[in-house]
Amino acid sequence: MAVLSTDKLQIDIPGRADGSPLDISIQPGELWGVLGPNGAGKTTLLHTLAGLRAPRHGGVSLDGTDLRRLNRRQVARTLAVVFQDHQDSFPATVLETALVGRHPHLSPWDLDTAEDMNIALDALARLELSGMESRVISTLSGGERQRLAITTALTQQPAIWLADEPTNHLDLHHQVAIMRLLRDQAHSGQAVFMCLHDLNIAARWCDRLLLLQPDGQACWGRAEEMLVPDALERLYGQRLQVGTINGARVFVPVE
Ligand SMILES: Nc1ncnc2c1ncn2[C@@H]1O[C@H](COP(=O)(O)OP(=O)(O)OP(=O)(O)O)[C@@H](O)[C@H]1O
Repeated sequence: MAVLSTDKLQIDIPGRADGSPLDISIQPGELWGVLGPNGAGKTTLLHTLAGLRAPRHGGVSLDGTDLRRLNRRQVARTLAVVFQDHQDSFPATVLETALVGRHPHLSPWDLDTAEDMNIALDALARLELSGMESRVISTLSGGERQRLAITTALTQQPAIWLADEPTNHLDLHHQVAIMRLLRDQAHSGQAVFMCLHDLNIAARWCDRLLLLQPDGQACWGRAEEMLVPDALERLYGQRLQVGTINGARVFVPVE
């Protein structure tokens, strides 16, 4: 278990004024969502939390240690990132790509063990990719490639997940499967922080939400307190109709 926290963090978007300083603490067991329109800075925030981008001000710490004082291997043993896009430079197979998740746990010249292989095969099964182990990743569909990215993160066995639109490219069945997987991770003590565009996924699955405006202003809190229709309409510049199905709020954009 691990805690990722920010101290007066301001993300660095060139040409943009400083936004709200973020003081958040992503705790074991929590499922966070970040909502905001295109270009608001969700991906920039996620990359800053991962230590892949320098903050403009403030800092990010992992279990109380500033990320800048940890090397990437130390960070990767605890924290997995699921990126929005997958740039595949090498013609790797599905199994090789899943096994990349074990690299932070191996010494530089160690080979994967039988246990690493079992972890990867279990993760592939969980993501319904069994039987595709020897396929070259360039032959996968968009949804299969997305599920493989999540498989690699699962193989990494992180305490903290940072996922950029984890339901990207997925059909409805797989959207639900991925959200259940992430919720199960949270229930077993991991922390999950993800960028989202779907208000209904946010309402159904997230405990905590951060709303990010294009001018950098932000607010955050318990999901039910953040899902205020007026505030969401202002955030997106879009009128919404709000209903309730089985106790869960449902948001439908209207013309
Ligand atoms: N290196 C850069 N130089 C200039 N502007 C940048 C740079 N990187 C990102 N930006 C800008 O920063 C803003 C935030 O981008 P970011 O990808 O974080 O937004 P987002 O909220 O994730 O958007 P989306 O919902 O479209 O994925 C955008 O306006 C983007 O064009």
